[in-house]
Amino acid sequence: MGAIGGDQSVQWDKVAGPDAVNGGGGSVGRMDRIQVLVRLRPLSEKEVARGEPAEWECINDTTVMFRSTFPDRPTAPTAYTFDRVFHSDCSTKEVYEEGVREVALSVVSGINSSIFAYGQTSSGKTYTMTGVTEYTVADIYDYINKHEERAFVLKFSAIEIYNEVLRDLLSAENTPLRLWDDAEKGTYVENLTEVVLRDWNHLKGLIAVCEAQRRTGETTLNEKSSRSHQILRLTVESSAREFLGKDKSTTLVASANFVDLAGSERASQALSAGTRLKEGCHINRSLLALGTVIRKLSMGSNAHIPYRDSKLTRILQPSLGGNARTAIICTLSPATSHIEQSRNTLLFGSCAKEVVTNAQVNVVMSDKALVKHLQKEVARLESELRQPASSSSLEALVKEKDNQIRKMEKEIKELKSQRDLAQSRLQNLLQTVGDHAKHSGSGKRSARSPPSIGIPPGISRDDSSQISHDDSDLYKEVRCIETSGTGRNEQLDLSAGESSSPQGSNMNSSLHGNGSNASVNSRRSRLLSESPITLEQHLENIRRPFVSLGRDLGSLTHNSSGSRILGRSRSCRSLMGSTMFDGMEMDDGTPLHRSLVGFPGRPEGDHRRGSAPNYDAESETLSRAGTIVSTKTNGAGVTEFTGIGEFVAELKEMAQVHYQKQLGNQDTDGEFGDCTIKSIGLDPIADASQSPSRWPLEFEKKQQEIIGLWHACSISLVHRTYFFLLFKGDQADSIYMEVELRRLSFLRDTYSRGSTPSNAVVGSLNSSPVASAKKLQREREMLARQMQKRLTAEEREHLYTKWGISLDSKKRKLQVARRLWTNTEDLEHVRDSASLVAKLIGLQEPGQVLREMFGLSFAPQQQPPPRRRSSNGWRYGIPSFG
Ligand SMILES: Nc1ncnc2c1ncn2[C@@H]1O[C@H](COP(=O)(O)OP(=O)(O)OP(=O)(O)O)[C@@H](O)[C@H]1O
Repeated sequence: MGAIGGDQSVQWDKVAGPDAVNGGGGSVGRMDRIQVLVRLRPLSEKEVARGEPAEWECINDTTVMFRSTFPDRPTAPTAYTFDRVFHSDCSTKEVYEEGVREVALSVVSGINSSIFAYGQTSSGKTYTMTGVTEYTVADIYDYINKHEERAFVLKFSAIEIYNEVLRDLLSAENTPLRLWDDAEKGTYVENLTEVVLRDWNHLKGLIAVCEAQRRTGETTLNEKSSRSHQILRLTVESSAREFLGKDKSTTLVASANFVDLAGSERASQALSAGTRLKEGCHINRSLLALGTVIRKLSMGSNAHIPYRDSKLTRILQPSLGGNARTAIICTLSPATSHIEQSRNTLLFGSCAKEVVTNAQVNVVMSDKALVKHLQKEVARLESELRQPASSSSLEALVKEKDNQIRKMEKEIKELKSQRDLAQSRLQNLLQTVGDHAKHSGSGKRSARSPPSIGIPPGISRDDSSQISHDDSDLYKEVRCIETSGTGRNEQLDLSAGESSSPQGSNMNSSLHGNGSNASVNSRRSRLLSESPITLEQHLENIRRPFVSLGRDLGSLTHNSSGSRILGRSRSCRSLMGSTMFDGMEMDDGTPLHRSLVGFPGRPEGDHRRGSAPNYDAESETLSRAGTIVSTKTNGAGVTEFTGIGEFVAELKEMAQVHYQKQLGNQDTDGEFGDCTIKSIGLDPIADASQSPSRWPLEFEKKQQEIIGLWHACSISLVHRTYFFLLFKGDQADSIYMEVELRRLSFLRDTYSRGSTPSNAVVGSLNSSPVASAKKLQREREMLARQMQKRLTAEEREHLYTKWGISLDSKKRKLQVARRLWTNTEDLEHVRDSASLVAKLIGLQEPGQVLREMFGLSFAPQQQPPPRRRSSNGWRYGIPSFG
């Protein structure tokens, strides 16, 4: 049997199943495009009677062209090219022989084949398929007769799909059949009659039965219109006679499907109603599903192919995109009245041309042959396993692994050196502060000694601006640690030896007294040289918009010199003086704040109302969080934003105090835990990291609570925005959230009690709910002004629409500003508010990077510090705050 050549592959399925569809079983199929042919029928008698001209013409063997014959309706000729086109004079035999035969006869070689007729109603599908089926069967029998060396078995089955119901055309019973999907067999029809054919006449008789059984009906367009899809299946099995019953016996099994689809039709054209209309709907629906499958297949993507959308496509799946060779005959009526439907048919055909199938020779082995084959296969695999992989591939693998190891080693080395550097810096700093503490002679902590902010004795907070800029990095670095670690009142003169000011002398004396000046200086210069400047640069970058904004607004309230340091200093004062300790008392009943501001070394009178030069008490209008100043300074009604750097500094300090408290609580000797923690009177902060799984919920709860409290306490919108944008759910932020929550709860309680903070705490803190509300109102007005400056007219218009402000109403900007941050329950509103405020103040949404840049990652529990305490009460492993 010459047709079975080298292309032969093995399928273990009795018939082509899903594996075959996918080219499974390791067999390689033949990629084949669907053959698409077009057949034009002659004009029917009715069409001629109506005087309809033929609008389509086959201009050669592969091209069909539309030429409008109406002179008053000239249309550009449209040509469609296919594998073969047949004009109206062509006989079905020609169509078969020149277009279909090769595909159809694949079945005798063990390859599934499918022949479809697709076209509108009355276009000649049944006419064509009847002939094609007969010619194919005749050729098959002819082939059988010529190949006596093989034993053939032919089986025939037939189904119709009528209104989405499957029916066996060879059964007298009218029971609907069911479709099943089987892992081995693929989709199959249950209980379908399959007749083993005796001879050609037997088959002719059965085809006649099918014809009689098939649902047809008269429509306006076709006196005998097929109202169902018909699939005739001829299965051909063949085996070489000489091996029959022997071990080597193999059988080729394949099916030829002859598919006569029901015709697409337009209800209006077919003038269908009632039963015909219902049939038409089902027909069109299943044809639509077929069209979709073809279209998707033609796109060649890996997209999902909706075979399961109709019974027709489920059954035809192997013929459409699987293990089969397929030919589609598109039948056309040339009449004018069918132009639209003809075009649709040609478009369908054009898509189908692109569809590729993967036909395989289906070989079924006898059990004995199968066992033998499997044994051979096992032996082959075993020998493959025994043979080591080729040395070259092993070498390449080892090399790649080596490279990976080397890369990782390098990374580890780098990380280690970074760690060592950080540790040594920290130790240097600790040592520096420790040395100073030892020699400053302040002795043990007093219960009244609050955490220091690190301003040298004898210098007012605002005078800290005199510290040279060169020292500012170091100053900050040391200050942060000192503030966080000691809780003591010792001060460190970092500008010692460089300042010629009286304050500088004071500082000198404080250090000269213990003789550690040189050591501090040397450490300082080393730190300065080692200190990465990136943070400062980043801070500067962030501050820039605020500075320019300040310029926009007129002038800043700061004095001209060292505004950055002054700002920070004020910020710290705001924090220490008001935020955390307002209303809290020391053991002896002294307001904690007073005790803080009155600590030794701080100039008398430099309490909340600073005595620093250029420091106007009236301008001390930093909000509690020190984020915004809405001032009357200079009488110019200037509004100033305090930079995010200061905001962050405050946060850090607050968190630091809490962290210190935690450490103190762990400390059994209570050396400074007593005063710092107990006097502040806060509970230890729960360790959120203990339950990481609960943190997201906890975060949302806390965030919601904070948002509510901000609203209740009339907190600055800029502060809210910073906070909201900086802390987005990182568990390491729990401490900041907790601190904010406590501050706000405290403030709310104070407000609700109607108590007024003592004079000492009036200043940056809003002294009453009324004052808070007024400040908030001023802030909203300022933001409204910013809308004019920061947003384009178009953006503003968009904004009004978004925020539901009527475009013809008055004071629209103010209306928007008044709505900001008001709907505390709605997180979307909150997000929008934060985003708008950020834009108005020139802050890009900070996100994680910025957060980390500022070192806002307070995770005290992640790496528990060793229990050892340094000489001045510092713990190694304390988190870095800057
Ligand atoms: N090529 C042709 N030459 C001559 N007559 C044809 C040709 N094609 C179709 N006809 C005639 O046109 C009429 C309609 O054909 P047919 O029933 O095959 O159409 P159909 O597409 O199957 O329609 P339906 O979808 O409604 O079943 C029939 O009378 C048929 O004999």
